[in-house]
Amino acid sequence: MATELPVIVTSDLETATSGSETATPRDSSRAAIPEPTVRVNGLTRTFGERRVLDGVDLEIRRGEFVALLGRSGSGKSTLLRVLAGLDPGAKGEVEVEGTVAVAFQEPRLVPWKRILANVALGLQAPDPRAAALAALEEVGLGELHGAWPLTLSGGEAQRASLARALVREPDLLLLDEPFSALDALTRITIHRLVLDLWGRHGPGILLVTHDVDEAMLLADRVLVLDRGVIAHESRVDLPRPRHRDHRDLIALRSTLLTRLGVTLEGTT
Ligand SMILES: Nc1ncnc2c1ncn2[C@@H]1O[C@H](COP(=O)(O)OP(=O)(O)OP(=O)(O)O)[C@@H](O)[C@H]1O
Repeated sequence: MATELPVIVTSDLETATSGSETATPRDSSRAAIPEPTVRVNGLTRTFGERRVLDGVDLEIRRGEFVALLGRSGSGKSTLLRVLAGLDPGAKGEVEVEGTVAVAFQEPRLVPWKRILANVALGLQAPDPRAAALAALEEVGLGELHGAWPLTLSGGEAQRASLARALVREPDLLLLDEPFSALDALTRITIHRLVLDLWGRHGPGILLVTHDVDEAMLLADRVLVLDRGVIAHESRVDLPRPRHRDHRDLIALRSTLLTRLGVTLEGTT
């Protein structure tokens, strides 16, 4: 009889030799493990006296969806900026293979260009406008291609931002809290859209978020950045779409909140 393997594997990486509950992912029969798109070793970043990143080691495999949690000011955006090639002041080994695209918390659309022109901006493609239109249709904004950015709702602007990132067919998509300003219903819709786009385009994704549920519902692995290092990792091997009330996710939520320093006593 086959032994059931755990669907969630949790490791405190500061005590990696003893902290790992198990090291066997459920789908251990998975064929070849894809090569890393991101390989980071001993990454440090200091601002003045403050060492924000203090020897970060990180790998993201091709097509893997990774979420990064951490307290405010723990250095999540700093790490993402390094991976995006936007921070020349960092030290350590950083290898990122292929094309990188970033979507930020605020959609950063150019206000004096229409949506189609925003998505096509700087695009190296035989027909940038046709590619941009196809990307807008993919995120459900085809009809709004002629609109001005300031006339879009928050959710629509965020979809446009995703279209602009994905039209570049990135190997690595960096998402810096792109859903945090959206209302709860729009956020659920965009989560589905992101999973759908991820399934179709297959980039590696690093999602920086404050939202533990968002991380658990979307990612293959959830990391916690603490005191300048990746201090915790949980591998979530549950099929999607996931339900937040799943027994294993309830346990994981509690583990992650504790790891983030949130006290659960007195909460319901
Ligand atoms: N260019 C900079 N100059 C000086 N300090 C900086 C700079 N960029 C970031 N920092 C500092 O580094 C620390 C980490 O910032 P970062 O934005 O990476 O944190 P974060 O985890 O993304 O926070 P939050 O969740 O609040 O967005 C903060 O204390 C911030 O003030």
